[in-house]
Amino acid sequence: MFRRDDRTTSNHHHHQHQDHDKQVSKSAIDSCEQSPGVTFTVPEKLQIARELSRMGVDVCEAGFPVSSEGDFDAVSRIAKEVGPLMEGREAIGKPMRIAGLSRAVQSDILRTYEAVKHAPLHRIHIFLATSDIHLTHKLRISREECVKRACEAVRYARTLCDNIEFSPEDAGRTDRAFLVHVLGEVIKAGATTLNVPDTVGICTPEEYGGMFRELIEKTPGADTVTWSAHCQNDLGLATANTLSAIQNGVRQAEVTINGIGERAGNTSLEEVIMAIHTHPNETFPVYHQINTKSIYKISQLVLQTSGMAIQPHKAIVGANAFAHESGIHQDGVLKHPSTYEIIDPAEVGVPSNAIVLGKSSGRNALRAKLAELGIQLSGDDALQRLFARFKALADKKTKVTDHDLVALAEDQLV
Ligand SMILES: CC(C)C(=O)C(=O)O
Repeated sequence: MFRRDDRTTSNHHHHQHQDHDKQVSKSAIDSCEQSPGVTFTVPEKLQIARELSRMGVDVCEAGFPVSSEGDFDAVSRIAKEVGPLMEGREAIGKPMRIAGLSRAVQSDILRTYEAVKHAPLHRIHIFLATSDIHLTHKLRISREECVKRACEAVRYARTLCDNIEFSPEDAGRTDRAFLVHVLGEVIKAGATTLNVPDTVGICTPEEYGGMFRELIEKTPGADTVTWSAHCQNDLGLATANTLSAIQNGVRQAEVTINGIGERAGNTSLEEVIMAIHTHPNETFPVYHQINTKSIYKISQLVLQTSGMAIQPHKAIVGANAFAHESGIHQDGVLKHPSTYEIIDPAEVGVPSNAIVLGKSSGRNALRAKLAELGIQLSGDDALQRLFARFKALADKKTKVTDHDLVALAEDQLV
């Protein structure tokens, strides 16, 4: 994602820009896999990474190489086979950056580097918890030790690679003055992206956006790094929080396809991208290079490979996201889609909007559906009779299917 006012500049001075001015869309396959019960095979991860690259994602966090041999293999192969790809990225002018997640431990960092180094653009993403809750109960270390470990890790990673992301885990519950201190120190140690996660999904949009405003204002060296948002959806606020962060200076959004992730999931790519897309420049002062028409295809790929169902009313990619059942809505959409649709389904690669027939559907929708099914009735009377029978059936069934309609119509024709 780019600042909107960078658009012309970045076209003309492409090579002079620091990465941190530009990227925003970072999609994480490892966060997707952190959904309980989800494990992708290596070929599945490669396929997803390839689609992410084609759709214009800036950075792909391909996995957590130290977590298993399989993940090391997957990240290495993605770095080698997808890292150099330029298909679909001609306008972007550079391949997708491949990142690997790492604890703040030298052996993890080295292993992560060994996996990502094959990609022309690569990154090591180091995380270490900073909240007192995590320091006291999980890591059992002092704040001083935390700063020391974070800086040593980043300094070491910089000897291997010049693109380092640092995440203070549980930042949403970290003492603000301490957070400013840690982040200032890791900038000095060489971090290039600072990702400030709401690990437990506790923040509200005002709090999360306000946190970035304060961090960017108070952290020494803030203007030399890219600020990044990473939200969990425990309160259903992940997308709202990410958008608020973007409005407060964030230029990298960490997202997953279909919003899958640990517990209630992460911010979903499709929601953030389409929120930016449907609002004027003043609302979100950034632009992105995602091909929105790829959204539905990749959503279906992640659905099939992860086995994680998408709730039917999920925004953008749910089965009902462009379906209309009530008569008033159907009538409106048939007259002009803009009456009830803020996005043209084709814009996100969804085949077409769907008229779903149920008990609140009207005559106009029935007529349209019959035409779609190629059923011709003899006139208005026939339509009226079929409509009455359709309503009687709809009172008994939640959804009247195409088969039901064909049966009703055939019955009436004989
Ligand atoms: C590794 C970090 C960014 C994370 O996943 C979290 O804190 O939620």
